[in-house]
Amino acid sequence: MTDSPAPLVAVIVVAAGSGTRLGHELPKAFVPLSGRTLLERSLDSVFGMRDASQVIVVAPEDRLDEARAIATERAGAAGGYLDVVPGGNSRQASVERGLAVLRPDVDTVLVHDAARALTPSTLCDAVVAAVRASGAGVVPGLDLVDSIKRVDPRGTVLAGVDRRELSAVQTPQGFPRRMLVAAFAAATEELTDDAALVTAAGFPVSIIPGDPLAFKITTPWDLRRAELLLATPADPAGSPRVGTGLDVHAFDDTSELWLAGLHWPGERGLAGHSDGDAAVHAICDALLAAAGLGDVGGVFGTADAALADAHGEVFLRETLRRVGDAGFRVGNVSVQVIGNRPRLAPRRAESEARLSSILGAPVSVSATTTDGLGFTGRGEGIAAIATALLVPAEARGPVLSWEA
Ligand SMILES: Nc1ccn([C@@H]2O[C@H](COP(=O)(O)OP(=O)(O)OP(=O)(O)O)[C@@H](O)[C@H]2O)c(=O)n1
Ligand SMILES: C[C@](O)(CO)[C@H](O)COP(=O)(O)O
Repeated sequence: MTDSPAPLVAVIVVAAGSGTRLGHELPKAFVPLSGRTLLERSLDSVFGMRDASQVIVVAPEDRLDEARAIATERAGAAGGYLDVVPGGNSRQASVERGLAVLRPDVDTVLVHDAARALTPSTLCDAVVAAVRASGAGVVPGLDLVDSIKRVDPRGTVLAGVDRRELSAVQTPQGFPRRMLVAAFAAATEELTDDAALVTAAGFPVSIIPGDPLAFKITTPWDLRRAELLLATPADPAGSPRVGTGLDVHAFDDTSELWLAGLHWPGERGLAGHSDGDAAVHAICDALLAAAGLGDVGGVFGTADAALADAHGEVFLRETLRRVGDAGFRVGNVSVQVIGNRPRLAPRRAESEARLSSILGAPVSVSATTTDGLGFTGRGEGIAAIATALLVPAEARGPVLSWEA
């Protein structure tokens, strides 16, 4: 008799809200935060978990393709199952849409707000562990630090509230599947979170320590706060940021060689969806890493028809734009090509001039062999490693108000 498969964890990421209180032209999950959308960042938290076997993204009906592209790219090499479904006209309705596609072998379900874009993966893992240990619902919560008053419709303060009996709850909220499904089936009203439905159905829910980084981005001030958490310190000098990048391409004798921004007639080409310029891709990875914007695969994908056979300049200019949008300019870049051929020395100055003119900053190009060792030494391909230094484009003054 074959062992039954281990029960799985599903995470429903609710991202179908309009973001009325944020007041942005885009639906909130698609609003950029330091160069990457809230949805991208919230999915990084989920795909960074130890045990998220099914991820269900609940997105606006008119942005399903965009949500699917983001989720697929953030999933990267992570295994598991990915579903993208249209949301409903309330958070609760959207969660219900997610519950409808749970896989049969899921026994633990987390529900997470895409709006809590900076949530650490460790908090998600802690919720899973606590649900599994307790067999009950689990919600991360923070102690209240302000005094809480009960007020009447005119704003008159009534009795105080003992804040020691309260918790500011966050997401992901985790539950045994049967409890959550039963609670939604028994729901008779719209409640603001999943724990409320589960307790209303008579099931136990406990609080575990939350994380201040798991705050919900609701208002423009919340978005500004998140930007500041991600940005370099707001002081006149600013803080430089360093990134590294590595890229490898196998030789492809059916194509021409483009490397370090130059065409190399008569040399063996490199395989790849683009022109395979490993040096330029390593530079882009280093720039994106320094700006905290992910990597070339995440930004450009590996199958975009618009980038078929695209040359390095296309990648460099888009990367430069994103780095600029994130508030940085390039300090300098260094890239080293590793391979038996071509010999870069005769054209080093040409390559450096070419790359520097595109990035508007000094680029140094060097090359080495591995003395016959490894795939490059066997003449199977070329590798490149790059380091990039970014500096804040301009110092940011202190935040004086929450207007965006
Ligand atoms: N119909 C809805 C409403 C909300 N959400 C999601 O539920 C989370 C928490 O909701 P909230 O922060 O209130 O988001 P919005 O409803 O978009 O914001 P607002 O209330 O300001 O319109 C968000 O990730 C949001 O995308 C959803 O999936 N479907
Ligand atoms: C689910 C939640 O994030 C827990 O604090 C919160 O209830 C969502 O409230 P919203 O008004 O839908 O943002």
